[in-house]
Amino acid sequence: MSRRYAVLGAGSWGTALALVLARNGHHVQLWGHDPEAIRSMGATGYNPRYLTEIPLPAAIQPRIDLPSALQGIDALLIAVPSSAFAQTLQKLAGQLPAAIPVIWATKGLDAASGGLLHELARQSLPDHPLAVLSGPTFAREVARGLPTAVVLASHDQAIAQALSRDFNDERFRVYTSGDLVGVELGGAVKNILAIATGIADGLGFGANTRAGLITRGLAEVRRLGASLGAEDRTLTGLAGMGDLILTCTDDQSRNRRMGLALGRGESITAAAETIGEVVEGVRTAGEVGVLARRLAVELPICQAVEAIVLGRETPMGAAISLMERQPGAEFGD
Ligand SMILES: NC(=O)C1=CN([C@@H]2O[C@H](COP(=O)(O)OP(=O)(O)OC[C@H]3O[C@@H](n4cnc5c(N)ncnc54)[C@H](OP(=O)(O)O)[C@@H]3O)[C@@H](O)[C@H]2O)C=CC1
Ligand SMILES: O=C(CO)COP(=O)(O)O
Repeated sequence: MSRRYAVLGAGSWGTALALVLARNGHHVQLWGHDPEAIRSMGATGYNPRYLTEIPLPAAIQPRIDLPSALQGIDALLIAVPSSAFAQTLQKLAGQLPAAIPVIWATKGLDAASGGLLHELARQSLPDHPLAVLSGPTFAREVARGLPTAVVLASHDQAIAQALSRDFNDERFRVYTSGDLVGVELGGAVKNILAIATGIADGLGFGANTRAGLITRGLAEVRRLGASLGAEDRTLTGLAGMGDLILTCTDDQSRNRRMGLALGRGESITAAAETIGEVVEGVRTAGEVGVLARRLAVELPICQAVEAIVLGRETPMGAAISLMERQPGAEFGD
């Protein structure tokens, strides 16, 4: 059944997911906050800044003003950076048709509270079914229709199944879950660990270091997940280990590229400018550091990245400190 979606956020990920929906026969009203970019999209049929080589089908209608993007919709997808998530929810207040399901594909924590995004969404949109979509998904590969698997989590399994059908096709495989905490946590923390492995590679360390960081990084995600009530198996699934492997090992990852630049001695500002797209892990590192101290959970790799991005430690100094820690039982935590 063809449905009408609004997609908020016309960057790489909003554009790629709009393409998936359009490919599946749905209508998409794609809203972005930059009127010039949206006008250009309407005039040329291409996104002028992101995935610029991918043609947009007629089923994707660019929208400059939010009320017209929300007109007549059956469901809403938010794909803005986490820094803009709270602000986007505020903009929706009083504008959303009743009971419209809201999905987000943002990876990160709330900029103001450091909390998980579903907590914020639940407060802002108490009367709407909520769901999060996450997993190992580079936008360009999704836009090109390369085989991809994701997870869509909602507390309401009927909603998760109905929404998963809108996105699922033979090139985009959507599994469902009821574990929002685990799915959101996996997607947020892997960005910090992608920076960590990028730093190690930028310093010239080898494959052993990378594999060690990924594995011990997963141990950190699971430890934090346990203290926040995530299901452990979620963190070994697509939104946890799957996304961790993807972003720690492939240079399409902007977080990994940030780490590579830091390891080579570049500044965050210079690297961010070169990358030119959102690098969520830089801010998430600080937020997860605060969370770890509050919950008294030991996250040495995440906290090493936090120290580096805050300028308190050099990449090499952090690497030496990590290697000098007293090792214990592998599963002693
Ligand atoms: N790209 C990917 O492969 C994937 C990304 N994600 C997640 O999706 C989220 C979005 O990332 P992505 O699309 O890649 O980022 P991009 O950097 O590609 O695009 C970000 C988009 O958000 C827009 N934006 C910035 N601030 C606001 C705001 N206040 N209100 C509305 N729009 C805003 C930007 O506009 P402008 O151009 O004007 O700055 C731009 O269009 C992130 O949390 C990311 O982790 C998840 C899975 C895959
Ligand atoms: O979340 C992503 C892939 O799943 C995209 O990763 P980056 O933001 O590091 O590019």
